[in-house]
Amino acid sequence: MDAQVRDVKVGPGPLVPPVPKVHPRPLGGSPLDDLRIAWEMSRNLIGAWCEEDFDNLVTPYHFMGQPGLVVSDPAGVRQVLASPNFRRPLKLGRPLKPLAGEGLLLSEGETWKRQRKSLAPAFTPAAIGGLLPHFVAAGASLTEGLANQTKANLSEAFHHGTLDAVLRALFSRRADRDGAVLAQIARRYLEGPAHFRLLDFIGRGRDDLTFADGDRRRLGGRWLAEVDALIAQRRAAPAADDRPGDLLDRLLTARDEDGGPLPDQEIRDQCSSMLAAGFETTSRLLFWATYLLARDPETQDRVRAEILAFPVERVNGLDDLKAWPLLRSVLFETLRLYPTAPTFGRQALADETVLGHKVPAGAMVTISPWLIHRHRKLWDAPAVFRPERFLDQPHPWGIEAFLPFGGGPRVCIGAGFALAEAQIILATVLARLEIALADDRPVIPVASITLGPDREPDFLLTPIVQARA
Ligand code: HEM
Repeated sequence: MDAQVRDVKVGPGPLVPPVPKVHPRPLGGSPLDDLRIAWEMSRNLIGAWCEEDFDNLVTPYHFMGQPGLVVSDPAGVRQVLASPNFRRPLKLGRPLKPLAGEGLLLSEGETWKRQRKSLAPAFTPAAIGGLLPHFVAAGASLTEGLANQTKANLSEAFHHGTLDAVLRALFSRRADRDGAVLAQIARRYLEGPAHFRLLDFIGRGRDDLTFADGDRRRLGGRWLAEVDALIAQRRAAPAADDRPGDLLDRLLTARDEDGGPLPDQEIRDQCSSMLAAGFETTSRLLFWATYLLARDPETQDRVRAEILAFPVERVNGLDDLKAWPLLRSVLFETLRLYPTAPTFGRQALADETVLGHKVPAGAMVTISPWLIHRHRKLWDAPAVFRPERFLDQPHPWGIEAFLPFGGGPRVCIGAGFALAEAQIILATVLARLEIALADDRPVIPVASITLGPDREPDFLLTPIVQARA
């Protein structure tokens, strides 16, 4: 893939990680150009941006006969995300619908409102604190698996590790044992059918041109049947009291507005939504953070010193994670440079005006954290990896141009879950292993639903004791 490799760090000086080629000019507006854009986006969702997109705060466009607006201005973004006159476009849900069903990720209107309210207690800081033992166990198991290797594909390892973490947190299952079938289906789905295809861009609605979606329906059906079976088992034989609680426990005891239990189908769809939304995203975050730290060994050493001063074994609750401010800043800076949800959108339900531009009912608004986080008017040295920019920011959500987890009422419900999981897993790995890249070839981000690497590089692993001897 064509790349712009600007000054990748090999010695002192700023680290500027490589990015996909940026078009010098906008890609036209004819039907043929639209097809080219759709084709480029199906290969790499962030591959159709042009230079001026990184300077413009708002850009009107026409795509496939529909008007739209790219909004990067933080006030405009806030307006759109907060307004009830915009909804998440149904067609963006096409790849995930067969897996996520009618759960929170894809639900709308009053159903969404009710679901969000009944799920909120499962994602409070206290509830996430209760899930930490699952993250610690997943981190330990991942690190154990790496400990005897000198070279590893960490992208694959983090995929497995985060799937393990989310299966433990959801169902108290392990990805390689009692949850192996679930893990296998999830992996197959998220590596293939979950990715955008050309027809997803050409079709206007969620159910247009879905004749080629047989693989999505088949695997999604198998997944939902597995989760149904798991819920039935848990109902038949409730779990022992001495294990840490999981999200399934919380959903089984959750109550709707009338005080009744949630129907089984809803519990199943919520579990599936959490898995669809929460596994690959966190795995990508861990991959890119490790890639950056391998490119910047000095920062890696400083993060490790912080972790060795307060080892993972001392973590008893969420507040303990405050002992690792640099690690946290590295994760935020990673989410800035590599937002794992690189683009999302909204569709106008009624005529609206955004930043002085008319947005007719039905038109799309594109919001791209990839653009906003690298915007030349919104950030100082936007292309440079500089985790310190987040060190003095106890609440980076206050930074208007930083929205890795979205914003407004549909902001990611799993942000706290993902950050706690990523901190614990990365701390566990870095405490045991020094990490370097096996080669100097650039790794270019490629976006579909999440932002992954164009190739999975090998990393060299050196046990810490050996590195210090
Ligand atoms: C690094 C990790 C993650 C990132 C970057 C991320 C990003 C996002 C973003 C940007 C949205 C909003 C999309 C929009 O407004 O259209 C979102 C929504 C959502 N996320 Fe996450 N997410 C992550 C991890 C998780 C985890 C671990 C879970 C669950 C355990 C989760 C569950 C959800 C759900 C259910 C929604 C839909 C919320 C709603 O519509 O009310 N996410 N996520």
